Amino acid sequence: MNDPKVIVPLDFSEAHEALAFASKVTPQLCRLKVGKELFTSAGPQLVEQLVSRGFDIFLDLKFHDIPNTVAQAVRAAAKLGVWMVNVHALGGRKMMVAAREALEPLTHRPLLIGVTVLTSMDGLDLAELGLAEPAIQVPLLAQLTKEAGCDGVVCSAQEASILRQLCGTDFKLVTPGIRPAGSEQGDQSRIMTPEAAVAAGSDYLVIGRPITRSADPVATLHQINQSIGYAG
Ligand SMILES: O=c1ccn([C@@H]2O[C@H](COP(=O)(O)O)[C@@H](O)[C@H]2O)c(=O)[nH]1
Repeated sequence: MNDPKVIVPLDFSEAHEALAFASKVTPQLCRLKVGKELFTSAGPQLVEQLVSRGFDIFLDLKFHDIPNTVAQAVRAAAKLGVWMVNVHALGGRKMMVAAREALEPLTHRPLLIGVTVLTSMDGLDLAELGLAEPAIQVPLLAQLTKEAGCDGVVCSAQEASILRQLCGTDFKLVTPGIRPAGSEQGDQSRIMTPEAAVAAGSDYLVIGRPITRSADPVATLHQINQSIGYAG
């Protein structure tokens, strides 16, 4: 069975750019992610278009609000047919439980994922917020996310092996901050290469700019798939 591990974020400002990228790849090669920039400019219609082309879509809107609002938001996301949706774990247990309960009655239930600590943040960023370093804060939030009945977390691959031990084999680990050797780090802090991320236990690798900004995005995607032993 084809089960691509790479999720490519469609971090574009216009729908036509996202559709152009989607036309060059297939659902066997990668999954796709729609985040705040594209969703704000192109809206739910674009998400439905991508779903209708057969792609697994991760709707990365990181909902963070009171329980009732987040519950209604994830339900609206599920109606678009997305494969994965996420909330901020810092929204707390009651918010995550409400989100999970809102999805339970649905026939099409997307994976519900909690964002632990953004991969752009390091220990100093967290200290400014009165939070512990990633090695402490991420497992704490992952444990809470699991207890709330969510399907997994967004974390950095640097935390993958400890979370795999703590949360078990079925708990999905979705890891942005992936940087193939030699690519630019940009605004990411907690990074890892695709090969090391898979070895550490990541289920899904979110890889954006190293693919979308490369001279030949499709060739780069093929190279990454090959490097992690996925034939596509
Ligand atoms: O902790 C997080 C959560 C989400 N993201 C998103 O992933 C991609 C990463 O893109 P790159 O170009 O590979 O840096 C982007 O859409 C972020 O919004 C994250 O990076 N970290």
